[in-house]
Amino acid sequence: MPIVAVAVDAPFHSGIGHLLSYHSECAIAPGSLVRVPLGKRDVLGVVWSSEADDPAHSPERALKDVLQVLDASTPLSADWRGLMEFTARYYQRSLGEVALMALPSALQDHTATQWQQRLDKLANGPKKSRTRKKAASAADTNAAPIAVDAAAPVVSLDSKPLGKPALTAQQQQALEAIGSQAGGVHLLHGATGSGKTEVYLQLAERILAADPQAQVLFMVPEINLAPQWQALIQARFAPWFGAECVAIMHSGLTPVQRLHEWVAVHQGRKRLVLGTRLAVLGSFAKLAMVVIDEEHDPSYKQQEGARYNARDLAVWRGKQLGIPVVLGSATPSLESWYNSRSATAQSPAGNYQRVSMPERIGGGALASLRLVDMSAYPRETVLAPSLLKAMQERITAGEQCMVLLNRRGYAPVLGCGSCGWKSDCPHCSAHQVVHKSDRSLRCHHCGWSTRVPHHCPRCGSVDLAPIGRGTEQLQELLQEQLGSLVLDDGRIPQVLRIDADSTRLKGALQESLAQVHRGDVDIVVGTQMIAKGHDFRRIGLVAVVQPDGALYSSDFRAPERLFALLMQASGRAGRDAEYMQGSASTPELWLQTREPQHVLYAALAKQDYPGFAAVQLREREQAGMPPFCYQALLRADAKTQEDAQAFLRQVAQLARAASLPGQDWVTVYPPVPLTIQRVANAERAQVLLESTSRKALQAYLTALQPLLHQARAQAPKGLLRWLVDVDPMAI
Ligand SMILES: Nc1ncnc2c1ncn2[C@@H]1O[C@H](COP(=O)(O)OP(=O)(O)OP(=O)(O)O)[C@@H](O)[C@H]1O
Ligand SMILES: [Zn+2]
Repeated sequence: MPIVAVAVDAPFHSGIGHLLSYHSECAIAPGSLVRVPLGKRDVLGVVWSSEADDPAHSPERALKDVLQVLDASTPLSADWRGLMEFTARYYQRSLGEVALMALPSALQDHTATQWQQRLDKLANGPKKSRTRKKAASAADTNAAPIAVDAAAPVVSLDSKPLGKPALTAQQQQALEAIGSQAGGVHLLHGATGSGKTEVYLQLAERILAADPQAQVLFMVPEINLAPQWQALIQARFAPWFGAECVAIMHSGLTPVQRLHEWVAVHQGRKRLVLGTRLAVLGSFAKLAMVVIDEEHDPSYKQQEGARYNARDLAVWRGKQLGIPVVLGSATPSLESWYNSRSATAQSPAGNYQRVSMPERIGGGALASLRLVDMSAYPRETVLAPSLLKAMQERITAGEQCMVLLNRRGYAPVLGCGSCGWKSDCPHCSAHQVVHKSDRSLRCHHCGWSTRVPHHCPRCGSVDLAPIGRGTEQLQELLQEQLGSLVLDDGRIPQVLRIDADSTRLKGALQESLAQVHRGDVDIVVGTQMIAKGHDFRRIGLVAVVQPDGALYSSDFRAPERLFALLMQASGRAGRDAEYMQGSASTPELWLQTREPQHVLYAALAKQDYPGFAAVQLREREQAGMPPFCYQALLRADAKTQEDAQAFLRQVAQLARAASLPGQDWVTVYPPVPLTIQRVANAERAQVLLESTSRKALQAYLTALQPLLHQARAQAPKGLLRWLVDVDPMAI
């Protein structure tokens, strides 16, 4: 009987790449889905390889049998399996964990028969929607689902029915620069509002027209950007592929929806895919291009479990497949910027092609910067009078304003004026945040929530007051200060808040965004959630209330993040050149700061990303920071800080004794507590590992795995968990 090696999701303690062996009556194709026994359960697995049993071994091997093969679908491709192997290896996780994480969870509940039934049902499709699709478009050349296995007929897709604007000269140049190449990684560095989306869409059009099976993946950093994108892609490609042509892949779907979308992409029935980071792990019948919008966004990095970076995986996958990968941003990550550098006398060019679009559509101006020096005002001033006045003028003229504060809730902390008590979270080294809407104190790290007390819990005084401000308070204040105006059309100004709290309910965010687009709202208050990607048409002024915090952060990426956020935020202003001309105003970004002379703000005033990036890269090079070195974090959580650090020291000691491969090239720093040291009663500590050689760091980390398990076995009782974070986003 053949032996098959199967990836299953189980906590293996023997490290990476561990597969389980089973007997099978006949050979099973690699990539097949199977059900196998695991302990007392039977679980879904993916066959990795199949080999004839070596009779010499069989007596000792009491292998269990594969229970079922879910052969109603084509096996997962070698490309997909290669991606899983790379992801597991690179991010130091088990192959089974990564593979099963990439598959829709609802798949795990299917027997072979149920799987067959589901696929049959999906192939026949709901009758209603098919007739609707036909009626929707006579030019729907691909109305019938494409069977992956049967060679699809070569259809010529006429680009005439696709309603699209004439490209600007720089869009045309970008399209040619990227589209003329068969593969490669391209960094589309385009100003906010320069029309990057249109370039992506027309690139996709070419790819889809050239190959009747080709699929294009669009990735966005956050779910909240998906609806806008879905509408755009659908509107563009419905004449070719029908109204429901876009597969959606993000965590906002129900398990069954996710399964159906996954199948449609796996089978090649949907040619367009839109998703957040997890979409990069999808199984594609024929992936032909990947677009990653806002490529610099930290949300592309998964922050738990397998901590993969979806942008980096997309680049890897694109290289393997020889297909184009397009990274787009107005403020690229310094990594991508560096990778797209041109050659100098000292160093060769980077591997990415850089394509620039500096001009806005319609020739509109980028926002000019207004710095308000807050040191001229008392500390508790929330909004400078000059800013309030400017906003008042804008909204009276019919424009909209956006005010950003990266802190939700009413105030970051509640304090007692008598004894100095503060609303500390009992479980974290952080304050509980004051939320006025439901009169609660809430910890944003562990979720611990209590009622706002009437008396100080320590001294009994009633002298309790919120300290500092959050978006709730800002909204209240703006409503107070501007709500008494009467606008030209007789309305009173509407102040809407958009943040994680206001959008908790399903559909709430879409409704809020629609209100802004419709013009029902005059001032939008929010967190960074609304600062990026949205194509608001009537915003003339964007204000950032408290940007300075990031200037003092210990994280070396803080300036890069702040600059990107502020550029993105300023990019929401003045996107409709014609509208701005009509209202005879120019877009502005207002910053309230106590550091008006700061170099970061000077670069921002010039909208000079390249200048800012050059300075940052020089500093990073001198300090030996990424992208001039590679990093990984080894983190331990324990009941006490001592236990966490003791474990990390123990690992380092074992590593020294074992003399691991690559160690001469890897610097291992001493353990330190995390900035937020305790979360949900876990004390957290970390060790930074650094190397100028990615290969050496990888070899070292791989060899470290068994030592981690060894150290865990000897670890103090207080140790809760450890994890490895490769290419961490925050140190
Ligand atoms: N060739 C064109 N002719 C007319 N309008 C266009 C053209 N290309 C794009 N637009 C419009 O210009 C606006 C800005 O484009 P888009 O949203 O793609 O900008 P962007 O480069 O992605 O900006 P951001 O980085 O801020 O997201 C959109 O409303 C889009 O419909
Ligand atoms: Zn807490």
